[in-house]
Amino acid sequence: MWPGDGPWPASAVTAAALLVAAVIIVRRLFIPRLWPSSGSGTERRGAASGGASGSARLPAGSLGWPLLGETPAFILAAYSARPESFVERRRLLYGKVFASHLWGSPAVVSSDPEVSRAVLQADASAFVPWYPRSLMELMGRSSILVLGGGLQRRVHGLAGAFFKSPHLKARVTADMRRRVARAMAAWQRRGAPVVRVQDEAKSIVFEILVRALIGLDEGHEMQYLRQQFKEFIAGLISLPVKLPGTQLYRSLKAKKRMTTLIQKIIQEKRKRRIAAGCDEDPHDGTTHHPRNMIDVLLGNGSDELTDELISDNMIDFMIPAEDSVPVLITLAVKYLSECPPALQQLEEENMELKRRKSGAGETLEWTDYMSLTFTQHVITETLRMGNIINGIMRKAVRDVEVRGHLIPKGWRVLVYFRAVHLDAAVHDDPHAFNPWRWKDRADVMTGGGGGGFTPFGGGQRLCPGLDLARLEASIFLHHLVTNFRWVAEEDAVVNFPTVRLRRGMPIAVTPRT
Ligand code: HEM
Repeated sequence: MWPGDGPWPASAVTAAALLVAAVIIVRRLFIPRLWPSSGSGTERRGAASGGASGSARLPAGSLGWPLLGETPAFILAAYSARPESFVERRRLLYGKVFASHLWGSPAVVSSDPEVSRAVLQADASAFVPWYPRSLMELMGRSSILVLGGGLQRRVHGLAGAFFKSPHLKARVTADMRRRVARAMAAWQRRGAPVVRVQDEAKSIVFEILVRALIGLDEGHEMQYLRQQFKEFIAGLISLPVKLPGTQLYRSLKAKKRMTTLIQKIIQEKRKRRIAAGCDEDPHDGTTHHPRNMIDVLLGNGSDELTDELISDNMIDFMIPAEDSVPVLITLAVKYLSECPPALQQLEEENMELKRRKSGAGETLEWTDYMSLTFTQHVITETLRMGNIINGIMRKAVRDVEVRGHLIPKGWRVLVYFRAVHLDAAVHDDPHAFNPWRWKDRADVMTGGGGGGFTPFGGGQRLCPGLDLARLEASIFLHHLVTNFRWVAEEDAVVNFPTVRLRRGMPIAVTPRT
């Protein structure tokens, strides 16, 4: 019982009634609701220009509080163990596509596979990428993530062709095998250590990918770059204030230092090309293969690919090296630790490959790792459950109709992958780690899978590094399970502002005899 429990005095009842009335009035006045379009004011007949048909309707929803919109509710959910609860709650009220107000702008949120797919497929005449201000500021205007039109397509095409080339995959495989073996030999020397998978994966993957991007070898400059990169990445989701002492300020300074180093590398390469009279096409496949992404972009010979554009993009391409791929590896280890039958099948598959190859006196090639069917299912399932990229935001450049929904000019669209990947209507028992569900779904290996499975996005911006991400994860897992057994310590997934393991996924490893 509370103190004073019992019948409330009349004044208290009146005060409570007034308070409730005030809250209702404030909500009515200031929190606009956009109700389903059965003839309500949200219907915009004839208002859509340049593509939206007359019958397109604004989805139902709520714009939340003045100025703040629904951002606080979104962030609150994002910090919880179930970030998708923000969408799930509104999905029950308004349907799979609903209106909201996020990051300072009205927005349509999609958790509908078909609508999401259509938004991803749309080109820059309908939607352009949208990112929070701190991120835009740090990435710069010439980042592929914000570029549109022909230049985005060119950089995307060059990156995709390079990252998918068998030659690069062979080099990454050799580098990664050597680097993983060195790290694991150090674990063995330390007896039976506790290893933080996230830290180990980060330093390995960063070195391998940076070498593929800018041709830098291990050593002092690589360490310097990584230090600066850590400072840079910390500001990606931060307050958009550039004053000394703020994270954004420190991150911009770190970017400047990285840019100086990368531009020095670009200029040296340019000089060498001129000295060698090297105007030949590095993609001819017969004379030589470009050794890194800078060579690819320089070899393209386009004046549009300036030093500034190249260095900005090299820095952006490092984000998956420090973040997405290591987190994919770490999450896979976590999920496997919690699912012994999956771990056992993965071990058997990898041990079998190791025995076969060493019996024949052969080393493992990238094709061997990629043909490990069950290992690939584990990676696919990790991508579905882990939602390393929760979703993407676009801005409508005109009124756009998507499957009957109107997205007005200037509004954002949040294509929220996470809510689709964890929707029971799309994936059975979605919170269970079940790699076997992918048995007959070869399409997902190449970024297919429709709007129901989009960890790498889709359409013109489908991640060009998806093969590389899978390859690196497969190599790490192969060497881990064929050389060690482990006991995982308790750890939890944090989902905001980026996905990671709170303690870095500590595991106590013992070498296999
Ligand atoms: C687990 C690992 C990864 C995940 C989950 C991931 C996810 C994504 C997603 C969702 C997009 C689409 C963004 C959009 O539509 O706006 C994307 C784009 C991109 N990714 Fe990845 N990625 C991963 C690894 C990589 C790697 C290894 C690289 C290359 C080094 C890479 C390079 C890129 C680039 C350059 C783009 C921009 C493409 C464009 O806008 O044209 N990613 N990635």
